[in-house]
Amino acid sequence: MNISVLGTGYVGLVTGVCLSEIGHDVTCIDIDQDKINKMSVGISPIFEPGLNELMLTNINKGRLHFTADHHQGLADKDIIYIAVETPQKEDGSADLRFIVRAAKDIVCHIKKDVIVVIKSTVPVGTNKFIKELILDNLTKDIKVDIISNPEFLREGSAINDTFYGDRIVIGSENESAASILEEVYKPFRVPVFKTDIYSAEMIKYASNAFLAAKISFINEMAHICDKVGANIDDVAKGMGQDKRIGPDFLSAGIGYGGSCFPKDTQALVKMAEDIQYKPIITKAAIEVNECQQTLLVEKAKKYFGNLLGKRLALLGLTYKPNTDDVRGSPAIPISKQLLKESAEIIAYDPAGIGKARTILPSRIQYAGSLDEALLNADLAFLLTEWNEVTGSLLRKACQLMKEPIIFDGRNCFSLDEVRKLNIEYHSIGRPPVLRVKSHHLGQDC
Ligand SMILES: NC(=O)c1ccc[n+]([C@@H]2O[C@H](COP(=O)([O-])OP(=O)(O)OC[C@H]3O[C@@H](n4cnc5c(N)ncnc54)[C@H](O)[C@@H]3O)[C@@H](O)[C@H]2O)c1
Ligand SMILES: O=c1ccn([C@@H]2O[C@H](COP(=O)(O)OP(=O)(O)O[C@H]3O[C@H](CO)[C@@H](O)[C@H](O)[C@H]3O)[C@@H](O)[C@H]2O)c(=O)[nH]1
Repeated sequence: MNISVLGTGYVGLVTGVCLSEIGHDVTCIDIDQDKINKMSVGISPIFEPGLNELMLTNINKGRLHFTADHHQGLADKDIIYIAVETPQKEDGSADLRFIVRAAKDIVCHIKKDVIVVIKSTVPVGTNKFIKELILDNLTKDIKVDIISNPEFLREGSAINDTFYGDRIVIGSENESAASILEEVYKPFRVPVFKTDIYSAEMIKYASNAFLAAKISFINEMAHICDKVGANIDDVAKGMGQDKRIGPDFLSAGIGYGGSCFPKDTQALVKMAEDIQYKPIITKAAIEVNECQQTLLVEKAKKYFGNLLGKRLALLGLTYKPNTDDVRGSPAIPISKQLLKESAEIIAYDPAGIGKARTILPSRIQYAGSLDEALLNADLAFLLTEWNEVTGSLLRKACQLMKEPIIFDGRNCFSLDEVRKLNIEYHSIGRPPVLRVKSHHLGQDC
């Protein structure tokens, strides 16, 4: 198949690269000429394990191309994917400006019958609206089918999620177009679920809202564990063994972030309110998450009295490990609140510093290594569970900090492990491990 993909963010680029890997001829189009220049020579603009290698292989095989020229990219394609951004507007709804622009690009440049596949996350009704917009503006006699094909990949494991996903959702109003897309995906051997367009659009929001609610639920349980002296990790393990509950997405911590859960839950709330329905559970999930994000600061304030002038190592800026994406990261509200408390922040992240500099407050200092961040720090906040950080943090905290005092927002270490090293350790929904001062113990960590 001759395919093009509009938008080369996480979704567009991963989709384009993976479709070329299974043998399709794919042209990725972006309005950002810098990105196109990089990708054309095999450099991925995003940090995603395995993506760069796969990109290079398929460029070299001659079946993956990049262009900023919409005419060159769109004119003679069988299938055009739309994978542009749908950011959050001030009222919480999804901003469809980029999708509308992409639809207009399609109108201007297509020359033959085409299937338009919308991968971007869009409110129910958007696919039909886009189809009408294209048909109303077309001056040539061209048949256009539209398919809602929401994306479920996670950053950091995007390639694996594409090749071994749980399902591919195809929402269409036309069985023959749906069958063509099913055929495109056949080499992935991922189960296909076909439905109508509205339901496909809704599946995406319902899935993200459910996962966000699952995280907020376990975080609510963590609050209760904190107060009653139970251990949330054991509680989650015990719950997760029930097949009806399942073990995934039960990690308590500083809440969910990223470019999807926060905006998609807000968009779902707005969508529901627009039809005069109050989405109680989704709203509660959002509220719990907002409180969760600043919990570590509250804990540290309680411990120190205040954070004035404290040197704080902020470890992990991305919203999860194995990505350089800082969009919606808990590091944003946490660093703002720490600065309000007049703490001195020295931040480290293995991949996210470049993007963090453009999003986080300017008063943050950045360290070139974990050691530099920890050196003479009064306390450390662990926000992202990067292996590079968790692998050596406990040892290095003992060697480099004024005193090893860690506030762990991701429950990365077992309490026994920390106890052995005599580290002051506060985590989420688990009893604190208190440090025995060296003159009492006769030894130090
Ligand atoms: N990031 C994820 O992990 C993820 C996963 C599933 C679904 N989604 C959804 O997929 C969509 C895309 O998300 P993303 O994170 O990949 O976006 P992104 O912001 O990383 O990238 C979007 C890209 O589209 C380009 N673009 C915008 N308008 C264009 C046009 N008219 N022509 C060509 N290029 C254009 C932009 O320059 C940008 O490079 C969103 O709706 C998002 O909610 C994202
Ligand atoms: O038990 C858990 C699991 C995740 N998280 C946090 O939740 C956020 C999102 O994590 P994850 O879902 O792994 O990453 P995303 O890349 O944001 O992927 C989500 O959002 C994408 C965009 O819509 C969807 O495609 C994916 O299916 C959906 O998992 C991160 O901040 C995680 O730290 C927790 O706090 N506890």
